[in-house]
Amino acid sequence: MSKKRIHSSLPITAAQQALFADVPNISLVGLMGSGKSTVGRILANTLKRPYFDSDEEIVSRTGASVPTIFEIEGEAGFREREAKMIRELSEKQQVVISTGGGAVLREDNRAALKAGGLVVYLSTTPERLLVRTRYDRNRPLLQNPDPLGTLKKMHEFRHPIYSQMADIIVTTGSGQVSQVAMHIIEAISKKIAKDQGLT
Ligand SMILES: Nc1ncnc2c1ncn2[C@@H]1O[C@H](COP(=O)(O)OP(=O)(O)O)[C@@H](O)[C@H]1O
Ligand SMILES: O=C(O)C1=C[C@@H](OP(=O)(O)O)[C@@H](O)[C@H](O)C1
Ligand SMILES: [Mg+2]
Repeated sequence: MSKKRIHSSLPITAAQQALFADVPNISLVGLMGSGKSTVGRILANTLKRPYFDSDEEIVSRTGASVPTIFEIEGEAGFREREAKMIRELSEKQQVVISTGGGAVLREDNRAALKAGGLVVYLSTTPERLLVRTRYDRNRPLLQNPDPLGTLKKMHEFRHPIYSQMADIIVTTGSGQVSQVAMHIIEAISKKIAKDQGLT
């Protein structure tokens, strides 16, 4: 049976929708389990924008899962595919992009995402990330005896990188994914108003 997809979108006003008319790409970055893939889809549906998940694009084009690519080509091989994908997706216009958590490790990826539009960092604690990812076998970097230790190290290393490149930082807690999508919309709306000198 094929995996069920959530295509939910949130009710936003026409005025709010209109605010986004000139907003370029919106790219989501953050650690594994931060909600990039889930929230990105809701955000795109709500804003009526095309949606791309870099991992999903790599998987559909290679016909192999992320763990299989890691197994056959190693992490280095996956990162090469990821860099090509990030470059391609960043060149699109007014789309929502969910990146893989490690995409920000390369300067060229960071530059491409920044040049394409706004970058939103979904931030949360390693403990919460573990709860969200612990039964998912699709993340090869967490298939070891101490996934919390791995997430803590990744958080320590990557949090400054995500924070530094982000236009907007949204901290996610016990709320629902739809609330996270709404926070992003509100935060971007505020930023637009501020940039236009309206506030
Ligand atoms: N803010 C949140 N609240 C509750 N569950 C969440 C939240 N963000 C993500 N999740 C859940 O965590 C899991 C991993 O989310 P996912 O979107 O795949 O993260 P990412 O793409 O950043 O690795 C999914 O089951 C998702 O529903
Ligand atoms: O953080 C990482 O290095 C990775 C994150 C994964 O994507 P998600 O962040 O969507 O889980 C996926 O790209 C791969 O397993 C490597
Ligand atoms: Mg994802």
